[in-house]
Amino acid sequence: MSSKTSAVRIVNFTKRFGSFTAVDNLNLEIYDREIFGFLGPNGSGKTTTLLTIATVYKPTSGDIYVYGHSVTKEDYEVRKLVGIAFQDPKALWIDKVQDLLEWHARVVGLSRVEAKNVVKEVLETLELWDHRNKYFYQLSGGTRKKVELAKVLIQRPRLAILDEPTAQVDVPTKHKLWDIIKMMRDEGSTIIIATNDMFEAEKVCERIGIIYKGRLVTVDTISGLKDKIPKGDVIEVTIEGDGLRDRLLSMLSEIGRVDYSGNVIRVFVERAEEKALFVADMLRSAGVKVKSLMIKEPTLDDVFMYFTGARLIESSQ
Ligand SMILES: Nc1ncnc2c1ncn2[C@@H]1O[C@H](COP(=O)(O)OP(=O)(O)OP(=O)(O)O)[C@@H](O)[C@H]1O
Repeated sequence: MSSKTSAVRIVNFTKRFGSFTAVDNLNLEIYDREIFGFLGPNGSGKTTTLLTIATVYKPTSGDIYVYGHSVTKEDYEVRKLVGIAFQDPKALWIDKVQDLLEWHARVVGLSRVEAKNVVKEVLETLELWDHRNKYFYQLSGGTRKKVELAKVLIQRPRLAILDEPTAQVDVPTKHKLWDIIKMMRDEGSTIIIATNDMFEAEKVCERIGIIYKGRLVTVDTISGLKDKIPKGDVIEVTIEGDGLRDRLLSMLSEIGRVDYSGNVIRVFVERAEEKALFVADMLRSAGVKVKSLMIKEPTLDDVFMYFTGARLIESSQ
């Protein structure tokens, strides 16, 4: 039995829209003060699950318990515990950033003075200070996402739900936001993130549930997921040119599963250190010039491929 405290317990959760099943019999436990990620391509059911945890949708069947409170029977109690940053931030066209956030701070219970102070602090933390007097409609997509995250940062909910929190945000800012998300957890929040970005999942999440076509395919820590792939080491070879494709594919597939893209060949094996030289020799004897050869861990995309037969990157486009 686990000694970890449960933050969210999802039991036989199914959500249908008409005859379409968006989430199919999901069972999952998310622990107090962990950063949990739902990783899956567009349309896999992540947002539907998050919105149901946040009591925006009702389950078609099954139930979800947030710190013991049922989303179907105690939605008012659940709402007191949850803060959500939506996938598509929306605001009235008249809203200026600072006014919008101060209003939000008042709604989540801060006094007028507290609201002013906290909003100022959060605007500075998220480097939004220069945008404070802009109207929401004037902001770029990435800045809107930051304003959406600011709401949760102001609220500091027991359970923070972040739907693709860094989509449309530039890479240096992504890193800053990931640090802020970790800080929120360190300061007491449980975090659930939905993402189709495997780098984001790897950078911030402690455990990941891979979700595909409405089904939870597997759940584990990042290293646990990678260990689930048999023959999970990767020999990655960059060659000159991309000729001899068929010949190389058939030669190397005797050693392990082969991915061949552009001039990069990836061979999945067990004990890569022992096989790397063998692969190099094989290529050389076939007259192929090897530019580099590296032994790598599988990526989360490899894990996704192993469990679903599809590429996360391609499925998300
Ligand atoms: N309100 C709705 N009515 C009908 N179908 C819906 C509704 N909301 C979601 N769906 C469908 O349910 C499926 C899952 O959608 P969902 O938004 O949960 O996926 P997602 O994994 O969050 O993907 P994305 O990253 O694109 O938001 C999709 O096929 C979507 O079209």
